[in-house]
Amino acid sequence: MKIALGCDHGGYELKQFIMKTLEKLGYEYEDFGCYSLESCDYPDFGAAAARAVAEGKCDRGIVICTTGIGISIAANKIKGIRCAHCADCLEAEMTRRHNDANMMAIGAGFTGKNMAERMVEVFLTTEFEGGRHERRVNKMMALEQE
Ligand SMILES: O=C(CO)[C@H](O)[C@H](O)COP(=O)(O)O
Repeated sequence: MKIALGCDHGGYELKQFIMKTLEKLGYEYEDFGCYSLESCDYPDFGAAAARAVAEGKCDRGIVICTTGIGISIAANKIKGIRCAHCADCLEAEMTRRHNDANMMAIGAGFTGKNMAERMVEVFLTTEFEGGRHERRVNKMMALEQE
């Protein structure tokens, strides 16, 4: 499984840590920036990571800004993306089981490294349950056609 990563300056340090986590867990990843602590705009990097997932170049995406909110909104503007802003392991698990989220957004200003590490592992290992949830995911995705 290949993971697309994106962040702004607020998420840069946590993204560096998450790269080490992914290496430890044995996942391949591609980093779509940003590449330093210099102030930048989260839509640029959230969208770049999201496009890689939407186009099938990566299987899942993890994006990080200070709150996790702006970069999740940006990622969700890309067709095919279901990016869940998560703050703990239960949210990371539930959004996989029920929403088949293909991206997760984390707020580096609120989520510590230990929690982020556990969330990443849960997000990447939890399966979608399908069944009634599949019908709902299909309805969500149909909204993109409006
Ligand atoms: O969390 C974010 C978006 O939701 C951004 O990281 C935050 O808005 C950046 O702000 P600043 O330029 O003041 O560092």
